[in-house]
Amino acid sequence: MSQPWTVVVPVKRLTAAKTRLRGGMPDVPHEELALALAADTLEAVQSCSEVAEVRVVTADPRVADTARRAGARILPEVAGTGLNAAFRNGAAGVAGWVAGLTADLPALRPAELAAALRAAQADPPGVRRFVADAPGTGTVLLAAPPGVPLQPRFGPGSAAAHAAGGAHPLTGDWPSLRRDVDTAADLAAAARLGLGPRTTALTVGCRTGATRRRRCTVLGMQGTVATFDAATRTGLLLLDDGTELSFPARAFDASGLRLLRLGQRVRVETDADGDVVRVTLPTMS
Ligand SMILES: Nc1nc2c(ncn2[C@@H]2O[C@H](COP(=O)(O)OP(=O)(O)OP(=O)(O)O)[C@@H](O)[C@H]2O)c(=O)[nH]1
Ligand SMILES: C=C(OP(=O)(O)O)C(=O)O
Repeated sequence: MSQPWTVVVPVKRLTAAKTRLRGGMPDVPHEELALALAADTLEAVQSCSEVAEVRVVTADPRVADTARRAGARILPEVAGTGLNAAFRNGAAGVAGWVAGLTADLPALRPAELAAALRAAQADPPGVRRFVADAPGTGTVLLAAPPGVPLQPRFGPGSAAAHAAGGAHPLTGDWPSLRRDVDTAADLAAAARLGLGPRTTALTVGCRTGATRRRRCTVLGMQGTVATFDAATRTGLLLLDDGTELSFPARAFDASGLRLLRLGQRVRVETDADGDVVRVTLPTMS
């Protein structure tokens, strides 16, 4: 371990959390999903070699219970003060290196977090650093050296706000750290990286036998047809988030369509592993 970190993770009340994701997984109760995202994030942080203390700021008793079991220290939230106040209160009194991390990183790998935290301790000294999310507009991690206030400006456009406030962006290749989950398409992207155990258990769901498992549909993901081979009934989709996704013949067969045109707009249904199970037209139910 280089110099140890305290990581502050605010988690919103489950009843109010992840509103953009609501309805994205119709088979899964929303609050359970929001809790699983936070639980997997916290487990990864707790397993990170660079982290000495995890502080969770929350007003939610279930989140607090889960976080406590994961080994975190719980700090109560001052009602109605919001996300940046939660970060500030969580970081208060930390004498050493402190980082604020969002709690919606269910694919987070401890080694990627460790690499980012080590990078944040590089020269020049005294500088705050941040890691932008995958789209580049938001922030997943904000880090401050000893004696420097965190000065969080999380919220829409926070990457630019943190840069404007003097923090330096970290440019490492940490896909699981940058993959925050706000929408169903984000969850599908996180599933392609590999979800943590709580989110996997929820989204893979009840096994009904040794080999069968419930198919979980991630709704809302759309893209266009990049290639389609009518002979094999397979092809490649370009999703709206910029990623490419190939689909097998069975996903085309499940659509009931006879043909797909290049550039055609489609809706994509994946299972919890991120495999395409159905390609349909956006207008089809
Ligand atoms: N303690 C606390 N955490 C918050 C608050 N607002 C957001 N968070 C957490 O901050 C992280 C990033 O916030 P968002 O991505 O906007 O999450 P969200 O507010 O649950 O989602 P939306 O309702 O879709 O905006 C998430 O892990 C939230 O749990 C807040 O008021 N208090
Ligand atoms: C709060 C933030 O998250 P999001 O943009 O994912 O809502 C942020 O990026 O600062």
